Amino acid sequence: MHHQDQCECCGLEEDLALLDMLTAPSPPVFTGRYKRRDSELDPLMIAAAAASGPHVTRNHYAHDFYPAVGDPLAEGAYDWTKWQAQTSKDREQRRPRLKYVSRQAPRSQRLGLQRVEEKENGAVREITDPLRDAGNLPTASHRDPQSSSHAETNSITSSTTKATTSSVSTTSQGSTPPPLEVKCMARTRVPTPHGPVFLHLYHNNRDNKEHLAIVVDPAQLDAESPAYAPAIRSASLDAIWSETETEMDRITRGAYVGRLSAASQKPSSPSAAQPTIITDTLPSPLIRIHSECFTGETIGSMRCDCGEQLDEAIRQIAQPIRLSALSATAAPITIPGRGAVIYMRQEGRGIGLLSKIRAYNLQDLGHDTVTANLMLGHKADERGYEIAGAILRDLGLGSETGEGVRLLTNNPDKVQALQEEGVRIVERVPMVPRSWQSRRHDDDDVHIVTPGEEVTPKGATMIGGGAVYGDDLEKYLRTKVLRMGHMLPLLGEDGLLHKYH
Ligand SMILES: Nc1nc2c(ncn2[C@@H]2O[C@H](COP(=O)(O)OP(=O)(O)OP(=O)(O)O)[C@@H](O)[C@H]2O)c(=O)[nH]1
Repeated sequence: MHHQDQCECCGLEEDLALLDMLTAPSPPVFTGRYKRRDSELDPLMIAAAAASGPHVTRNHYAHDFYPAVGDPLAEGAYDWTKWQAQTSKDREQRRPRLKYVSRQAPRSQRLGLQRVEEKENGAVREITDPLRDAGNLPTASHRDPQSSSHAETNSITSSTTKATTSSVSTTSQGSTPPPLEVKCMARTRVPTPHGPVFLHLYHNNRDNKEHLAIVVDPAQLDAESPAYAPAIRSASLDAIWSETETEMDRITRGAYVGRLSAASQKPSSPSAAQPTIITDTLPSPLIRIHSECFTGETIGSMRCDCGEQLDEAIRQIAQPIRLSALSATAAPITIPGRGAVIYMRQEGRGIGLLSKIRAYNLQDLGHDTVTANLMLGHKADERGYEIAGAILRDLGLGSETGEGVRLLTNNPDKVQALQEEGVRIVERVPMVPRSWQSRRHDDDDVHIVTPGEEVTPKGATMIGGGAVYGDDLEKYLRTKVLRMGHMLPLLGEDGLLHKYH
């Protein structure tokens, strides 16, 4: 193309100058101004916008400019059944009015249908998609009472049924949440200062919290010895979850019996009831329903006794049980303690940590814990016990037909709420704060322990307690040093500390 063919709008002159500059043996000096090369209206963008159909914004999906396309009955829609060939004048008259038409219900209605107030923690739970993923749902066979021989005593099915009849709430819109289901997703052995426990992690279809059960039943670790009490096991964990599940899958999620080791890997079976030597003198398992308290349990807050209570509960449950002799000639038997702490994610009596922190500030201003909650627009206690009841049933605890439970609590509301959930409580066991246990009666004067005065606790609190130790910890620490490069001196077989870094 010659220079006389130059077209102003295409910027050909600049193109040629650029080409010359790049290819000429001695680059010419171009003194002109390079024009902006992109067009002000990008034709690609215009085409993309035109092709994208109904006008969509983040907040107005399912709204559109062309209601006749999506909804022939919408206001402004043109009735194409009456279409006739037309003049340009007709067309002008019949042009549909362009206006936004929403095919969504008002936001308040949509939220009402999809969500329901979470009773237990002020959170909002989804009804339409209550569980996080399909793998989280109990298997169909597990829900079917006919298909599980385990179902009669402690199956998830009975949990669901119970929850449906006893405490399913109805939303303000009149929709009913689905029957409560809980499922133990995994279990593992955890050594504690009070002995080994089995930590169970639960999912449920009511809230998005991972509630826990700390089961104390060390007799289970010794599958060979005779059992004097029924094992405390989760029915939903021991269930077969799918036909393709391998033994290793089951073992990995904790569905095994005995003690897991490199030499012992025995998957549990859903219906294998453990043979038990029945004795009339076996006390019911000791249970505590404990509510999460980050401040008391994790940073050792002395604003409450929650950390101490958690520790004390595990300590008490783990106390060995002395059974009277099975026959006149036999010696009495001592068996390991048994029971469970159901650890509910109901921080701050259900108001959540944020509100509890604010409540503490109000308490510093002189208000008590109840008033502080009320001042923040909360109830004094917003906890519910429906999920806790279902977890107990899944563990075979407190059922009408099986063993009742002894409940560690000072809270009468908790006793009543659990009974309403169908938990059979045969005894309430008080939780006396340790500092109160140390009060001494000097004649008739009550000596109240003052801050700083040494008291002798009956167990170590989680925070500030004695050192943790044991084979498991040793193994864990060595692996960290040898495999993960942790900067710790190791105690060698020669008894000397060896530095690896
Ligand atoms: N809102 C609020 N929650 C608190 C406060 N102190 C502790 N909590 C929460 O209270 C719960 C424990 O409640 P407790 O009253 O100790 O126990 P309880 O379950 O009512 O009764 P017991 O079974 O007798 O111990 C935990 O969730 C704590 O986070 C507080 O000052 N305000």
